[in-house]
Amino acid sequence: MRKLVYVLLDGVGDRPDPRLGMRTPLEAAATPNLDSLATRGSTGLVYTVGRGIAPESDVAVFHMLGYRLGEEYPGRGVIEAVGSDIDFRDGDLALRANFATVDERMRIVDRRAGRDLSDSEAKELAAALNREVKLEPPAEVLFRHTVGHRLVVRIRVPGVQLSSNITNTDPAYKKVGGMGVATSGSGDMRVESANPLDGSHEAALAAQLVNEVTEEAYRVLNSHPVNVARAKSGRLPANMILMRDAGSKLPRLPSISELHGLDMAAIADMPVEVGVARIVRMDVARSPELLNYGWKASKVMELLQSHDGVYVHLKGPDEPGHDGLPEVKTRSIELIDSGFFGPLLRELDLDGTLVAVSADHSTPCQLKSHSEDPVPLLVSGGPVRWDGSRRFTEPEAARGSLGILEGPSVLPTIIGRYLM
Ligand SMILES: O=C(O)[C@@H](CO)OP(=O)(O)O
Repeated sequence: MRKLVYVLLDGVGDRPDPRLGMRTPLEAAATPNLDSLATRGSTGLVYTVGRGIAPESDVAVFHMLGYRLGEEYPGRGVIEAVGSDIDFRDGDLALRANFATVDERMRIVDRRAGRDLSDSEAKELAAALNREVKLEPPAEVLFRHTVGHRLVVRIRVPGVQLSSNITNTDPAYKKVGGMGVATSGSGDMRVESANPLDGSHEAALAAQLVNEVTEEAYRVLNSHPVNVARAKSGRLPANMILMRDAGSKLPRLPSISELHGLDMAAIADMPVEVGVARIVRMDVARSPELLNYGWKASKVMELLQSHDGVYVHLKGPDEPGHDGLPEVKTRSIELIDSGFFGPLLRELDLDGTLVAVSADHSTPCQLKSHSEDPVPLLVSGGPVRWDGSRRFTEPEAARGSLGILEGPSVLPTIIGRYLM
């Protein structure tokens, strides 16, 4: 049977950008390897979670793996807890958090504290939080730093099943039917209070505890020597944590092989995609460093020896999208093309392997946040017939023979049409 390589480029979708001569970063990037796949492949567009929805990566990846998750969505906090090896059990509350910068009026200066926290700074701040933020026993809180400005917060009250039916303190994302979606995020952003979304005691308690953690965290962080030093050297203090996408139950989903009849492995950079892959029971290889594309390409070849397919999540383009840097995003796409697809295509037998490339969501540089724009899809190799596509770009995909798909139908379409 043919093998499958399924690559999701995080946030790669974009819009024509005046700083790129009204081209998207995909159009502006030199991508000879992706072009070589396009000129023997077919393209199309994908609404990963649904029209009008600007999804977060976690829910978008579940959908691109074929899962339709609605109201019962477990919450990104739980996914990141699973991806970060945190001891989590049903009834705990897990939230995704950011080290952020706020002013004395709780206005958010930067949701990522300048995106320049070193690992040692972040770990020192997390250690201080674990040492000094205490809730009224028996309630307890755990802070786990993951990557960059990112953390996971776990709140536990032994004997109480906390409810995740609460609002975020991070104004950049809101929970819609349990799923995290990006807000417009324009204008003055302030740290919000978490509020219960139903009348239960468990939701009221969960919201109260999240608000207590927020207040205590600010007290500890604002005066911490790491932040005093950062401010002294003209960098932004990481003096607040913003929390979002609470979850209180581990999801029980069919495995990827039960869903598609394929035994797939995963290569991922970030705890959230590691968490998704673990939950759908893929063997997961965590990249040693974000930009080590050569390692990722060889890992694909290794995992194809023992699996029917490999899902690869490449974080690169999303961050410059959030930072509004189209040239940097273009460069990050070029690095993926030369660093990952180049070595991979030199090794792969394309007649016996299907290569599908797409994204989890668009992160337009002009918006600096996720958008509801559809993302491009390219399928190449094996029996795929060329549909005249010349590149992996949004305009080409809009004309491609695959048409417009919903996220959960992508894998079934690929498998049914080209793999079986
Ligand atoms: O973690 C990240 O990279 C992004 C999006 O997934 O979140 P945030 O906007 O909070 O940085």
